Amino acid sequence: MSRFSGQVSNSKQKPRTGVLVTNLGSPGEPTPGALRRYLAEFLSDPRVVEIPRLVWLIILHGIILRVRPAKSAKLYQSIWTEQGAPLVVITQKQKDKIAARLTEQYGDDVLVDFAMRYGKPSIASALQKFQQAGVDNIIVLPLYPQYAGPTTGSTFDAVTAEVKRWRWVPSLHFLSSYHDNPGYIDALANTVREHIAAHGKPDKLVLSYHGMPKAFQEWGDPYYDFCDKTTQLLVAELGLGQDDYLMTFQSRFGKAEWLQPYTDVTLESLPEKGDKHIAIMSPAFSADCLETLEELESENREIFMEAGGEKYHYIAALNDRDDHIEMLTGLVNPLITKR
Ligand SMILES: C=CC1=C(C)c2cc3[nH]c(cc4nc(cc5[nH]c(cc1n2)c(C)c5CCC(=O)O)C(CCC(=O)O)=C4C)c(C)c3C=C
Ligand SMILES: [Fe+2]
Ligand SMILES: [Fe+2]
Repeated sequence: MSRFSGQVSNSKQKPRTGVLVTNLGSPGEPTPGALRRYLAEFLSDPRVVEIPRLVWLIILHGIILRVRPAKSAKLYQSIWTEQGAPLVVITQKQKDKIAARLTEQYGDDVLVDFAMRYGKPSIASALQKFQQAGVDNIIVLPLYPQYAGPTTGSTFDAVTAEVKRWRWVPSLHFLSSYHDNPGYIDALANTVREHIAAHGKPDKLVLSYHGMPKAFQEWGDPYYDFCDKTTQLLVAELGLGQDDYLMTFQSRFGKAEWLQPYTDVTLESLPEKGDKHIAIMSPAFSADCLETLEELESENREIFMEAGGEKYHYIAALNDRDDHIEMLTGLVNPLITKR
């Protein structure tokens, strides 16, 4: 038995492109047991937590995985849908819509699938399906607009861990970041314009990105700069002035310093400065998930209102909006092998 896997008939099949869209992943169900498995996989990833291995594994298994699963399960229960975890359900819809557009153009020369970095469906299983279908050109599109080591970098690790076992390594395109793509900025701007048309102009538009340990930035991770670039392009597109918006970072984890300013601390301080009507959005999430539906919609709303805020509106992620799907399809289209 060889250590490399392959399809004997591959070389005689019609050449095909496989497009794989990925996101972070969610637990299989909103229970403490499922959360323990999910968090164990996620938080054992050395791209996500960079504490010396042995020390971290003792903290993770000795403390975090005993306490956090029950707490997180409750949060997931509050956002769970009949179809499952919102992040997975929305990613599947995005995949279906991208597939519909590409199939119209390329027929069965293109296969489109989706996978999750943690949990199911796994990146390895989706790539194996491509291998079995005789795909000779693979395009991986992680649905994180701003590259970060813990997300996009980790997705690359999972892709290469699978493909390095293949006898025949196909052409491989990895889309690393689209934080400054004009179609992405336009789609974000459209959601803000639609929001303002329905609810009026807020005192502040808060752009709340998922956080990351500050040390990662100091060690060379471009995530902060890419978030800043997205912010600058978006506010320019909207014609906003310095006093009209704020860029903040949410979802802190652990005791170390994360990127600042923190979303919750900022929201608490706004009403006393006279900013009582805010609209908040998170350009770092291509799909609504726990961090938006629970943390932004619920937790942070409560913080703002309790501090004296009057109007708090969450602007949904781009999800499966047409302008978003159009932009994502446009990212992969030039990389498809034309025959
Ligand atoms: C522990 C460190 C973490 C880093 C670094 C981190 C970076 C990071 N994450 C996202 C996107 C998502 N994160 C989500 C959930 C989530 N993130 C962390 C921790 C880190 N993230 C945890 C522990 C969790 C799980 C939730 C919990 O138990 O509280 C999600 C949502 C998943 C879902 O199922 O809905 C997303 C999406 C980015 C973009 C990022 C960038 C630096
Ligand atoms: Fe996260
Ligand atoms: Fe969170």
